Amino acid sequence: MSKTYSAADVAANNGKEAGKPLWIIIDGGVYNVSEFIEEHPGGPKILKRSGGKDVSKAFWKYHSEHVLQKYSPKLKIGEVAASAKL
Ligand code: HEM
Repeated sequence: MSKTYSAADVAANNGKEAGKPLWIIIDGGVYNVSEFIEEHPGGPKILKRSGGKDVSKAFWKYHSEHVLQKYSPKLKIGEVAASAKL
């Protein structure tokens, strides 16, 4: 199910607070990578540093479209509200 989140919602889920997930934004999509951190081929550290942020630029530097296509069904939880984009 696709939902709309504010940028503030995403920022609050930066993975740094116990019990809260780690969300990131790529091209307006919100991804919950909490369960993916340890599986990430690029390593967990870089994802932990990405929590709560729009990481589109960094994502496209290291990955191609097929990565997003492959993982979206598993990780994408919704979209960020356009008006709340920072
Ligand atoms: C939905 C989120 C993400 C997914 C599904 C994902 C997935 C992957 C996959 C599958 C690879 C292996 C290389 C490939 O197949 O292209 C990879 C490598 C990598 N990822 Fe990610 N990634 C995500 C987010 C990020 C973010 C936000 C960053 C940086 C801020 C990042 C940095 C890297 C780096 C540095 C590599 C290694 C590239 C290399 O070895 O040349 N990833 N990632």
